[in-house]
Amino acid sequence: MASLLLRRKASGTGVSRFLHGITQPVALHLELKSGDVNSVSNVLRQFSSFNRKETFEFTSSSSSTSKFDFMDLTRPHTWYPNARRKHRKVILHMGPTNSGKTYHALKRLESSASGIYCAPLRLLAWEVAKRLNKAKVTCDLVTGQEKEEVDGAKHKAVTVEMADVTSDYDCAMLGCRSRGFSFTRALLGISADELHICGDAAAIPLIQEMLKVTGDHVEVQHYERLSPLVPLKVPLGSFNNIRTGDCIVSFSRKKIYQLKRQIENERKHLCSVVYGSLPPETRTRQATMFNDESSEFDVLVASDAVGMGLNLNISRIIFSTMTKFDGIEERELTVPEIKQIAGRAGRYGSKFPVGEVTCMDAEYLPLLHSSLNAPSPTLERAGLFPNFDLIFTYSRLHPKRGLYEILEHFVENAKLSYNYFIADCEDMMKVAAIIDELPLGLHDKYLFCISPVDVDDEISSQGLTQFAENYAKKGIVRLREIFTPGTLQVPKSQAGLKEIESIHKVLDLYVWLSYRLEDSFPDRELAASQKAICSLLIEEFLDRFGWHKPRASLANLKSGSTSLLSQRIRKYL
Ligand SMILES: Nc1ncnc2c1ncn2[C@@H]1O[C@H](COP(=O)(O)OP(=O)(O)OP(=O)(O)O)[C@@H](O)[C@H]1O
Ligand SMILES: [Mg+2]
Repeated sequence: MASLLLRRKASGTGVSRFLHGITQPVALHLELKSGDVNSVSNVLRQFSSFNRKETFEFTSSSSSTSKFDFMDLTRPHTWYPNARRKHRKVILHMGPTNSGKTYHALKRLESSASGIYCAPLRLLAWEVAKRLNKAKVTCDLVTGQEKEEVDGAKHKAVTVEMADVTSDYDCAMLGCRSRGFSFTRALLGISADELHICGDAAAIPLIQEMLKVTGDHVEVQHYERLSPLVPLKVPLGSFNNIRTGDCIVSFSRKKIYQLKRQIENERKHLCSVVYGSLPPETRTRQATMFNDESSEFDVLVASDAVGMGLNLNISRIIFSTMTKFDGIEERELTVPEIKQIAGRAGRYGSKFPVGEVTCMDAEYLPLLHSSLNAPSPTLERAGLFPNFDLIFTYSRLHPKRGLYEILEHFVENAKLSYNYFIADCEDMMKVAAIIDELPLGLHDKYLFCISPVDVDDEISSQGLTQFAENYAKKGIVRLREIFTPGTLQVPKSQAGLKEIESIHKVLDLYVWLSYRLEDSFPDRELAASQKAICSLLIEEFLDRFGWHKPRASLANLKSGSTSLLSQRIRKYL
């Protein structure tokens, strides 16, 4: 490997220009004054990405190393020199749900020469990619688990954690429903002439504050709800009062299926279901069936996954409860959560232009009414987390520390400015505790930690452990070692359904890893086809075990749908 020495007692910008000119792997030696270490390290972080695998380290002839404070995360805007070279025009589209924020921002994205849409959810990235391509604006789709490239595309629809902070765009769009570290990275780091952010007015002061230091020009466009949302004075009472277009909201998977059964027992309606752990493809198809007037599924039973920007033809939202288990305790829903979910009723331009909202039981009505009238509390802080390069550099100085210990050190000691909090990395730390036992490099360990494993799901966690162990042992992980294709079946019970949802998660994880460790996870296609089969089997379960309207006899439906199912499955074999 060539070795280059840069004697540059200068700023990060100079170093950045110099690095752009290097096309081959080099061992780069920079001589710096200790005072420049901070700004130059920010530039180096930018250059060191997963794909390029460059890394950097700090050594020092004097005491300058100790002057670089790894725990100082108070200037995250300086981590993104590309974005900082631009003076971006940032437009905040702020208003309640169903007020046309996304519509207007998307129009702008569509008409720009190049653009990137960053979605909080895969479903929304799919929706926008589909919409732009349909409008003849060629658009790539990039999520952790998909890469669909379209010839000549100058637009991309991505999930927010995949937001590209190294390319330049004319226009970028970002939703601010979550304020995790991926949101912060995209907000500070996307290099676009125009950046459109959609969200609730409660986020305005925080975003303005975060962008005070970037030199960007920020303007706010306020929106009003396009169609009325009427809070009802009476609760639903009985399932007999359910009507076409209703959406009943519940927060536990078990309760969702119980409600579906209770409603279908009235023999008047069929229910689609939407909840977080359903495969996204299944969620989309369930939502499509509900939206489709010619389908028999005219009622929706959903978790808060329904609140995430999907355009559904909902006439009335009915809260079955106003409390939710948040992983630690059963708590009351917050004002923004209530507004977000209630706001799904009566989408502008849909079959039900006037939305209604109520609860199953009268006891919850006062909370519903007061929350809909209350302003959302102003957001004060956004999430931040050290990126891999900072963690790596720190680990070089503390080689005995495992990833768990390093993460813990950052969580406990990071210095942040007042408008940031250190993002919750409890799940990452759970994985780190397992992975630290394996003979893997830090980059690999980090990758497993940020993978989309569901640590609360036993099968999903076991899948991750097995993938990591096999990878550490043999360097290659064949899907067949942990999974035998051809064994998947239509679940026969709720427990079977849950299991197949978990298997889907493991396969999804394999696909995710295959995009990052391509040579070591070579069975992406097999995993993707098995994933598709899982979602078909789940849908078959939902279809077979629900109530069927009399005109299609159960026997017909069963045999008809089975042959249809085998045809659909054959497509993937
Ligand atoms: N000017 C318009 N002309 C036609 N349709 C519109 C217009 N503005 C909004 N819509 C439609 O109204 C519906 C709601 O708009 P949109 O999705 O932009 O709302 P939003 O404010 O982003 O809501 P949320 O906060 O729930 O995501 C969409 O179906 C959208 O296509
Ligand atoms: Mg929207």
